[in-house]
Amino acid sequence: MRTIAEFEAAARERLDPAHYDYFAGGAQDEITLRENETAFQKLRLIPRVLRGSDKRDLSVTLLGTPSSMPILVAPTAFHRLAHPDGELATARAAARAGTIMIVSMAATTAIEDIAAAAREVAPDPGLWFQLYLQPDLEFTEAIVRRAEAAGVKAFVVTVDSPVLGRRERDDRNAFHDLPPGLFVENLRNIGENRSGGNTSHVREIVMSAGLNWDHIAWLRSKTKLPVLIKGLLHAEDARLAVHHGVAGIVVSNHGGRQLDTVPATIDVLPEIAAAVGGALPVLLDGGIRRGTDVVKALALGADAVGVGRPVVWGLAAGGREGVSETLEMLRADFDQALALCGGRHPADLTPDQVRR
Ligand SMILES: Cc1cc2nc3c(=O)[nH]c(=O)nc-3n(C[C@H](O)[C@H](O)[C@H](O)COP(=O)(O)O)c2cc1C
Ligand SMILES: CCCCC(=O)C(=O)O
Repeated sequence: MRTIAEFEAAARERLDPAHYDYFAGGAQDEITLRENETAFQKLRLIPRVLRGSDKRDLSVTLLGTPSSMPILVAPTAFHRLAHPDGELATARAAARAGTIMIVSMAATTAIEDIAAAAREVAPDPGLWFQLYLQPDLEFTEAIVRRAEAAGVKAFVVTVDSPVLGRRERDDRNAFHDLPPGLFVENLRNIGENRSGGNTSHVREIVMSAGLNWDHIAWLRSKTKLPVLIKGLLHAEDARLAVHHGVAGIVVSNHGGRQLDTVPATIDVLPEIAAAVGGALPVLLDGGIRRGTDVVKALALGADAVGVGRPVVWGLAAGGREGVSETLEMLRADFDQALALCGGRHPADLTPDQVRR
């Protein structure tokens, strides 16, 4: 396999069409879904010359978690829909690659098992945990305690989903439940399960339109781990994130799956990076398919990027080996693009190297 697009084609051949549509699709007319990729394609790079190095160092440290490259595994739900080994395969591949995996709260494997699989491969794997804060805060706190006990190093609160986006492919396919035997495992076995034990419903996780900054303060009071927020697009929200003491932000439109017609993440990154002014790490996801996309995001102010669908395609196409190949392909592609831009380290990339 040579490109993410080839992995996607291989995944599509193997997947149930309704499951492929769930992974691939976006909200409504999928305008944002497409724009996440085309916005990168419209940007032009201006390389610097005569200042590179035979040896590049791609490593970064994000909120105390080292990563061998500034390319992380974004949280995506339901990996066992993509491959029987599910999140175990993804976690082993991410640990092998030495990169951070942000485990979805909607994983089809329990966080304890994911952490154990990662530890088989690396003694101290970089696992972060994504949270949808549930209106029942006691229930939410139980999930937080469980993830902490499993050894995660940060929490990533997704804030772009006050309600779930309308994915018309899922409506068309009537995809609303996981197949028999698959469950949202991180919501199971938490005391008496308040959701009534049926965690196989795709919409089982409660989206809370009533969340506000007080809930973020609440979470910060409940954990010593860094708390990031994921899914902001407005510079004023980035300023508020700094004001409210969050540890980091992820500029994200949820891969075009929430509010359709929001801009591509790369197009709002410069204003958000300016608003944050280096006060905290800025991550970005959405549409990263090539090393040049990574270079553009870092040059415009991101400290690292996340990849969602590319990991799912690798997983569906080849399980753990497929995810490893995907991550190594992205690493090599980024390394080459960095070299061609005259950089030795991710931090060498600067905004003047990107032109609209
Ligand atoms: C199939 C799928 C499931 C996702 N599940 C979650 C999730 O459970 N939690 C979350 O915060 N984001 C979720 N996302 C959003 C991703 O974290 C990320 O923002 C997005 O996939 C990035 O875009 P990309 O797929 O173009 O790389 C999901 C995305 C996809 C495609
Ligand atoms: C209720 C699970 C939501 C998973 C998700 O975030 C997505 O499909 O984008």
